[in-house]
Amino acid sequence: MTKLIHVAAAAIFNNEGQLLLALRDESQHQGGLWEFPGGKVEASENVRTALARELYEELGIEIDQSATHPLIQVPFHYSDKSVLLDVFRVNCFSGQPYGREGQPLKWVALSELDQYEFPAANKPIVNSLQLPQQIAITPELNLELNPDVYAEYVADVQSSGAQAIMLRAKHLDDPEQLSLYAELSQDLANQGKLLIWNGSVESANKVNVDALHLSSQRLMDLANRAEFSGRYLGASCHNAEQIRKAEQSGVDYITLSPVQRTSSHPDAEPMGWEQFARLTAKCALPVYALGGVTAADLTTCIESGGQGIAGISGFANQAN
Ligand SMILES: Nc1nc2c([nH]c(=O)n2[C@@H]2O[C@H](COP(=O)(O)OP(=O)(O)OP(=O)(O)O)[C@@H](O)[C@H]2O)c(=O)[nH]1
Ligand SMILES: [Mg+2]
Repeated sequence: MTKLIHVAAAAIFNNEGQLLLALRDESQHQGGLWEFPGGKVEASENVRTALARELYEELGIEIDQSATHPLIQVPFHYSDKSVLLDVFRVNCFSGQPYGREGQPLKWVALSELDQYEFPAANKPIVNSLQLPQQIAITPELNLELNPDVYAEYVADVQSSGAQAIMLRAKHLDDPEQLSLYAELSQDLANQGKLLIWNGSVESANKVNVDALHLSSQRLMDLANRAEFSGRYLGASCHNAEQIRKAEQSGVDYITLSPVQRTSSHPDAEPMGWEQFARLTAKCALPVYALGGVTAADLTTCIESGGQGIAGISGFANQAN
């Protein structure tokens, strides 16, 4: 196995919620592309110490470690070297950043990130930054198609912290589910929230669904990411084999379950947070913890390397 070069990098936010990018010099590896500031972790150096040192050396800022949180770890193999990008979200720092090595800097809004060219390893980092931390999955709300019941649910779970809703309504047929999707998505998009449809690539592409979630079975049948034309493609995973398949086919995020025991799947043996952390550390994609988790588990999830939490009951309890 190729040895991974451990790199500490930072998504640094200012008070306006903008993010700091730096332009890599043409002479550097992946030169001419934008990066998240940071650099190599030295032998026997702790990753957070390395991050603080690199950000001081490159930008002249000192970071507040208590406002610095793990974002994502991305192992990536370039043709000439392999890196493990260990990325942190830095919400507080002192000093005014400037390019101490002459590199141009730029503060950008999260929604503008797609306009910048990054090294290939950075794709999951951009996804992680743009994806929300909490996804509420709809329970089977009623047996008949009734958009008002769903609209009410959507309003309720948003007030309980969900920044994205996954429409999962297996009791309805695809045309019914997609008419619900069309009804709810515009409203949510206007509020800057995401609606994800849990369904098939084939049906989603017909009506230009923007965010699609695949069951683990559908993931295993997927040839590659390009089959889906929308912005986000996610998938349910329960083990290392499915995670590998998700990475190989290039999906944008996964859910990993069950983390804890859950009433919707009472017989499924939960993996617990330690196993969640072990599997997530090996995964180059944003990973949502699913199964018996609630907003109270968000910090544990983030510290375990997760993107955030997804669930039915964790949000529905408060919505009822
Ligand atoms: N800092 C940083 N490095 C990245 C990013 N994406 C990415 O693939 N890398 C790769 O990670 C590796 C290490 O980064 P670096 O060149 O900043 O290391 P460094 O600051 O210690 O630089 P030096 O070796 O010139 O002293 C490089 O091969 C670089 O191409 C990113 O967003 N930020
Ligand atoms: Mg650097």
